[in-house]
Amino acid sequence: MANRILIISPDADDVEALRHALRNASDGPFDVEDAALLECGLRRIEQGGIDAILLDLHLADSHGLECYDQVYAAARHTPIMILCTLAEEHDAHEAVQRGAQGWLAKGYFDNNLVPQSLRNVIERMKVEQRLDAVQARAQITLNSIGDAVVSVDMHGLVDYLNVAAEKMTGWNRDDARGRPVAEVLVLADSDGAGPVINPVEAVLQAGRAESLSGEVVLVDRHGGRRPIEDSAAPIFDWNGQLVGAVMVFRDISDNVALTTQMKHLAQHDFLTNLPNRVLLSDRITQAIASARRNNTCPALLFLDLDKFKHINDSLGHAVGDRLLQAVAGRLLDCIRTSDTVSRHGGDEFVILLADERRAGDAALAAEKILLAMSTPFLIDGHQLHTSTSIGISVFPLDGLDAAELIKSADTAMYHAKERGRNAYQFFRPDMNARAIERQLIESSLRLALERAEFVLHYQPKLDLESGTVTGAEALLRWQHPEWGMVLPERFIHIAEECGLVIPLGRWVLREACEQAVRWRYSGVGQVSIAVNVSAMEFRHHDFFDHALAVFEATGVDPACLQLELTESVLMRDVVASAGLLAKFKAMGVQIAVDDFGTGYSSLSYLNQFPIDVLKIDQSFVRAIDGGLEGNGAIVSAVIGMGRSLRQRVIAEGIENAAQLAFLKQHGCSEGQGFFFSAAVDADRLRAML
Ligand SMILES: Nc1nc2c(ncn2[C@@H]2O[C@@H]3COP(=O)(O)O[C@H]4[C@@H](O)[C@H](n5cnc6c(=O)[nH]c(N)nc65)O[C@@H]4COP(=O)(O)O[C@H]3[C@H]2O)c(=O)[nH]1
Repeated sequence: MANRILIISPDADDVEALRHALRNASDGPFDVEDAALLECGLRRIEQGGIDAILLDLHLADSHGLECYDQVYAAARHTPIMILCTLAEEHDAHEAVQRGAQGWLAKGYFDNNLVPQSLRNVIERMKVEQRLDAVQARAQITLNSIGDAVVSVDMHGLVDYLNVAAEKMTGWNRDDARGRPVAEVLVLADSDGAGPVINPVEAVLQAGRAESLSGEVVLVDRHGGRRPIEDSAAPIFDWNGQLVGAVMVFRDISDNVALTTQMKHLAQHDFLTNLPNRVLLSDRITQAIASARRNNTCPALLFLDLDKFKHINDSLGHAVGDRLLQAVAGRLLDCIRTSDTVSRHGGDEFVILLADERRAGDAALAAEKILLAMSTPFLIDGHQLHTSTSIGISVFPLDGLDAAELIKSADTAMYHAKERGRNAYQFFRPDMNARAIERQLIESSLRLALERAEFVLHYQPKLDLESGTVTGAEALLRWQHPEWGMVLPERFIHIAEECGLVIPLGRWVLREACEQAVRWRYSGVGQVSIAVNVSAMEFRHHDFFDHALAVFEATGVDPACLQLELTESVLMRDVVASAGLLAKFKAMGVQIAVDDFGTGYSSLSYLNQFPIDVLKIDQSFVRAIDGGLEGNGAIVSAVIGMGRSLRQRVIAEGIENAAQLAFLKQHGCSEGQGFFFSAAVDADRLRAML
């Protein structure tokens, strides 16, 4: 489409000459319009569609530059060529200063030159307009992105900042322009160690893209600091020459905060906010490294709250949780800042005393903690009493790494608990040996049942007056192929802990019943056999039914069977115990209370059970010749107590004649003990019978 030219000039000759030149342009005609009056010209401009204006500067009757300004205001984006006489040349220069694209001398219109220069200015204007649009778009884009952009010239002087960069640096564009980049972009190490190399400067030096290494913070004009992530790239001109660099960076405070928070969560316990196992392990490893350098002996305190489960079960988890938080607070009060209190899980805490000089220091810390825990906790209106058992391990004696030290402290803690809770206990190597033996026994016990390695021995019970055998207590023996005869004190508690006591107890009952039947048929008559029953067996849901089945299967007379139960087993659930015992009693089975006197049962409770025999614990019998004044009185009182309940009283563990005499004197009718016989195998007992 032909370019449309508006000529504003009252001079008809000039107009005609121009029209002629433009219509006959060698590379194609222009569309030409003209206006003699300025007003007409301005109106035509307003209508639009004009590609260039040829303006007569003098316009015959007006001030040329004023006319120019009006045309320029109306046609800001249309190129204007000034028509002027040589006398008006000065004004034409002025108009060019104000935005006109050039001027033509009146009367010298060259048929080729005029159309050529008009086409050039139109083209140039279009290119500039396109460039302006591109620039405007880039500017808007740069200012609306969240990333900050700073560019510098090849001397490292700032020449541009977008809005985000202004905000982050605290510099506005005009103030920053021309300043060295290091003055506007002040970068420092995140740990405050000092300045870091500005990547823009690095890019200018290297001529290739760079980015910050490590965690870097930007220090703004007012001293505010924020972590940033950046990249910088060189700017080349069309010639491939380096002319500057641009750096794009973003505030990563949120990311850093999130990362820090996630790291914290991964290393801390949610409930108490104490370090967790992961962080504790790390700290122990650090403490060990420093101990090797400084000759210290870091210690670990493994704590377990006594009876926490009871509080949790009875008052609810919310109270339990608050108690744990309060405990954590108290523990923190007991230690130095260089130490670490961690929650190991549940009601277990582990404390690392990092800088101990002597093992004794750990004992002092443990005592301090026991004391701190002795004050009751007030939680939700409940006054909660809790104590703690503490196991202590010390580097390097009890372990060379975190895992070993924790394990040793844990083992020691169990021993502290066994010793009666609310106590501390240093680890000893033999504790490990015990743990190993415990495991060995547990696995061997399972095999022993399958391989029938158990046997029953029988300790006779005698009438103390006549010396006749009144019955026997069946005592379990384990004939281990390598260890020889193993006594129950070495394995029975382990069997109880791992549940093996149930099949073991069933075997004992059946074997005892079969033995009673064998003796009966061997001619020694009815022998009363006492069988020990552990707590777990007694509580087992089919204990009674199983016993019944054994009685039927073996054909034993239940009346020759005696079940020995300790006071504590009976007292755990008085109603259930009484019910079960009544069922056995109804079948003729006898009931004996073992270790009588060592529990805390009240006589009124014991009265509720259908008890036939009270077995006075060995410790009382032993106390008879202990030499302490009053011991005899205690024994006679226990015998008296038994008699007042109108039961047969049997003394256990009689080892000498003095004990026998004392017991007889105080009305104890029966007894057993090494003085008469230890437990023997079935054949030897038969001989005694
Ligand atoms: N110092 C001394 N000790 C004497 C004397 N007379 C007897 N003893 C020992 O004292 C223990 C008495 O058994 P217990 O109090 O029922 O205590 C028993 C009982 O609680 C448990 N036990 C034994 N056999 C069985 C069983 O078949 N089942 C269950 N559940 N427990 C059993 O193991 C415990 C220990 O059994 P044993 O090692 O056989 O030890 C037996 C016996 O050998 C004496 O004059 N002096």
